[in-house]
Amino acid sequence: MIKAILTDIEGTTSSLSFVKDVLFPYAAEHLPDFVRAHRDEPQVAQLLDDARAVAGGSGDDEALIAQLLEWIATDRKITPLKALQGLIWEEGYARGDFRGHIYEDAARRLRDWHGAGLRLYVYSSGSVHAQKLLFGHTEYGDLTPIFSGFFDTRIGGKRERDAYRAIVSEVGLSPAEILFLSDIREELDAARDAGMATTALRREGVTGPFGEHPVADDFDGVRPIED
Ligand SMILES: CSCCC(=O)C(=O)COP(=O)(O)O
Ligand SMILES: [Mg+2]
Repeated sequence: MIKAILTDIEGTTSSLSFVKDVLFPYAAEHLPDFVRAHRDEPQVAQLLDDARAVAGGSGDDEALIAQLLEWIATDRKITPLKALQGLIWEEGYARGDFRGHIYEDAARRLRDWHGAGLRLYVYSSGSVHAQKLLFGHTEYGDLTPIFSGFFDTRIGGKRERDAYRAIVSEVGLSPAEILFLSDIREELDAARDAGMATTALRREGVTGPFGEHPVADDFDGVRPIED
């Protein structure tokens, strides 16, 4: 019996185009000025050091900015980059430059499942801060209170079985009691290998193939509760 839902964001609760055409371009546009304005603040300085370590370089901040922009352009899921993006998007949400996109069916069903007693968790390559901003600024209001927890790549990569095992441990249920939702076959495979139930989301722009995973076109097609 499913007791918790663990959901991906991009391509699952939210559209690919919101991330690729709104969030990433916004981060790219504002990252240079953000780094120059905030690089002496401890949190940002640490993230820049972490990013520099991943890049394997000792270059100056302008070289690092160029590297970060290349990572954004190539959609690299690098933890300090994702944390920096979250800080930049915070300014965008605060200014009302955009709202967090969530499909109507996802907002409605997540609320239904929460009301029915299922625990809800997010696992995204976007930082936990970015996740909370997105779900906190949707056209359906602030959805963050319905979630019991948020996980990002600090717990491990989304295509790694051990990341899902670590999430199982944090959630405190057996893996078979957790249903993972994603649009990416490799993520679903890793969750299944950790013992979780899975359902693939086939949103617009997502074609699969999804192997043996059950497939739903939207959250109305996801069945965590027996009818
Ligand atoms: C938290 S919203 C931004 C999403 C993001 O940065 C990203 O890389 C999407 O990754 P996901 O794991 O949600 O597909
Ligand atoms: Mg996704």
